[in-house]
Amino acid sequence: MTKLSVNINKVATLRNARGGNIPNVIKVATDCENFGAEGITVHPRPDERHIRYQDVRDLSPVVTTEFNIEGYPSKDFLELVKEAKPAQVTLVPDPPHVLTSNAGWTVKGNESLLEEVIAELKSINARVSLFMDAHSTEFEAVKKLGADRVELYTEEYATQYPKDKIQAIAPFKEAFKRANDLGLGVNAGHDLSLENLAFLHQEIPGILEVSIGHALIADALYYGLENTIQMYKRCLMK
Ligand SMILES: CC(=O)[C@@H](O)[C@H](O)COP(=O)(O)O
Ligand SMILES: NCC(=O)COP(=O)(O)O
Repeated sequence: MTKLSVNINKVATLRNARGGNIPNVIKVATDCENFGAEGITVHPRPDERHIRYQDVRDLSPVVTTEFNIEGYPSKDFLELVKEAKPAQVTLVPDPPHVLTSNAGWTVKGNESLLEEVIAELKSINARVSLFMDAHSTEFEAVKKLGADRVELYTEEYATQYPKDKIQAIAPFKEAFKRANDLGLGVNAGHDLSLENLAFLHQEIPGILEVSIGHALIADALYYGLENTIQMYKRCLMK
């Protein structure tokens, strides 16, 4: 069964816009879980443009499903994660000022960093996932580093989907098989939406978790948060 982890970065974007605490990020996370989310994902960036480090500390004791913290393994990020002790950490190679995540890891040249960080995260019993491009030829290296999962970076799928969904899904089906054959679990995320999620699930039902934020929160403006979460979950039931 593919789990839905709701990324609440954009709830924090709205909250920060006015400097107060509306919407309350902690309450939204709890409500998302009550509405059916099977995980909460956050991506605290160095500039704290949306999720703040304090949000992560405040969320840690209240998230009752799976808490997934994404980010680049800087010293500050690792200290925060060791405080929060989430179920899963998704390592993303984002430079500090990137607009949004826009690439998967290149393991070559990052082996010692990743090996050290993965060992450190395993020591706090976190499941470790690496954000990877579907075309990556480094899944075996990811496995050797001790990671548990890869998260397939699905922007390319979302962009291609409206043009040719069969062509869009092909590299992701192939990547799923390569990763799965190595014993790596497979997550997926970035730009997934009500438009493209059902086909992704239909074609790759073995994906363990999708983390979805931007489109889901935008959809909630029209359909309401509870209804939207249920709409996304129905895409994962067929
Ligand atoms: C890693 C990834 O693709 C997303 O989870 C990322 O967290 C999106 O970040 P923004 O919400 O800052 O665009
Ligand atoms: N890992 C993907 C994620 O958490 C959310 O990405 P997006 O849906 O905001 O593009």
